[in-house]
Formats: sequence, structure tokens, C-alpha cells
Amino acid sequence: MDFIELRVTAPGELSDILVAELAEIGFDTFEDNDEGFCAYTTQDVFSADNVAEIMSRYQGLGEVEFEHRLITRQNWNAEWEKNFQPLVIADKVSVRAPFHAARPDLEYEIVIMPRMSFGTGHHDTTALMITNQLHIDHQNKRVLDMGCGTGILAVMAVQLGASYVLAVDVEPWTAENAADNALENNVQNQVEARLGDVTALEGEEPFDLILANINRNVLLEDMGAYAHYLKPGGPILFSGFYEDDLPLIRAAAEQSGFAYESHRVQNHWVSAVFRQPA
Ligand SMILES: C[S@@+](CC[C@H](N)C(=O)[O-])C[C@H]1O[C@@H](n2cnc3c(N)ncnc32)[C@H](O)[C@@H]1O
Repeated sequence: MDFIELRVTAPGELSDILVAELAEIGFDTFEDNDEGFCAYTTQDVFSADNVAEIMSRYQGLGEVEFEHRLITRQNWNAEWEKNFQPLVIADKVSVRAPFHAARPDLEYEIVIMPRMSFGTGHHDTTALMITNQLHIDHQNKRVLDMGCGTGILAVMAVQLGASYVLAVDVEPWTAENAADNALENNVQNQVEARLGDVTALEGEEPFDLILANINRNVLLEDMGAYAHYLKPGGPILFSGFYEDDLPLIRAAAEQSGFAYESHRVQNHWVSAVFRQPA
């Protein structure tokens, strides 16, 4: 079968946004690589003009390059399977696809069908969030996973003892993927996937713990809402921003009443822990 492969070179934080934009115009499979990512769609839905229009809006924000070519792929799934390697986070958590061998020697195992969503554990921010989660009490907690992607952090939360996780994402395919992955990990009774942003939380009681691996701008914009939906004494884990932006995130978090506790860095990405005063 013939596909269009769009090769995009872009910094990490722009890649997330570009993936979302390209999905809007029919790209339905994305593969990360060292320079950015490759996006795929079929020839009939591809429009070079639409791609150029999207790219032109982001080229001013960073080094963005792109080119497309027609490719023939016989076994789409096999290609994808080849590219998603299992990994181990913090020596304790195995993250793998259903077709990889199980790791009963490790304490935790998360099975992910990534499809088009962000969150296979390979990104530094996901690994940092999971590492921070391992140090946070989840037992019987009601958790909010904002920007859930594949739902990887929600699954981790349940494995760490959470009684309920509301997993929210603005991308429709992502909320669906999170629900599928909850099923795959047999935590469907504890994880509720919901489409939307902070406005989708209206009417929710405050949560015991919030996980928010999104991006700098959304975190800054929604900081006040997170404060509203976190119980006194509850921890909130942020990621999706670079080390240089930590002072900005910290100032916004403290302005919303959160107390800084700690942060971890990996390849310049940060996951920081704050807490709502008791
Ligand atoms: C960096 S990914 C994190 C995915 C996953 N939680 C992980 O840790 O691997 C960020 C996710 O946030 C979602 N997102 C972007 N803006 C959002 C918003 N305003 N509210 C909720 N989710 C948002 C994106 O669609 C994307 O799936």
C-alpha cells in the first residue's frame, strides 16, 4: 500500500504541537526519531498545501524543516512493532507493547499500545514523571492525570495503589487510546478517560494527587485551575518543560499557593514536585 511519509525536523516541544496539528489534517501514525518525527498518511488525504500552511506557522518558533515522499509499506504493524522497543524505568518499571516478552523480574509492568499518542515511556518527561511517582504515596488516592496521552501515568498510578484516576486529554484519539490501554493493563475499573482540558473538570471534587505532563504554556495557563482541583496537603507533579523554564513554572506554582518540594532533570527536561499547603 502507498503512504505519504512526512519527515519533520523540530525541537521536542514543537514536535508535540506539530503532531497534534498534523493529526487534524489526516496524519494518523507518528514515529519519533532523533531529529523530530515522521508522520504518515495515505495519498488520498494528503495535501502539501495544508502541511506547508501548518509548518509556516511554527517555523518562526524554532528550527523546523520538513519534506515528504511517497513510500510503499506492506506490513504497517510490523514496521511499527520494530520501532517500539521495550524499556525499563528506574530499574523497577517495565514498559512494553503486548507483543514484547513480559518482565516478571521487575516490580511493575505497563503494557502500552501507543498508536498515535504521546507516552510510550521513551520520552524523558514520561520517564521522569514515573520516577517521581515511585516516590509518592498513591495508596487509595483519587488521582487526576492531565494530558494523559497513552494513559501510561494513569496505569502507573493504579499499580501504585490509586483507587481512581481521571485521565484527561484534549486529543480525541488520545483519550480513546488511554481507555484502551487501561483495558490492556486490566485497570479499566479504576481509570476513567475523558476528552477535554481543565474545563472538563467542572463539578469534580478536589483530587488527592495531580499528574500534569503537558507543556510549559499550558501549565502556566492552567496553574490556577490545578490549585482549585488539588486537596490541601496533596502533591502535584509537573513535567513537559525544560530546565531553563523551571524558575517560571516555580514562580507560577508558588503564586497559585503550591510549595516547591523537588525536581529531577534528564536531558534538560524536568519533572518537578510541588504540594498544596495542608
Ligand atoms: C507530553 S504529553 C504527556 C503524555 C503522558 N501523560 C506522558 O507522561 O507520557 C502531553 C499530552 O497533553 C495533551 N494536552 C495538550 N494540551 C492539553 C490541555 N490543555 N489539557 C489537557 N491535555 C493537553 C497532549 O494531547 C498530550 O497527549
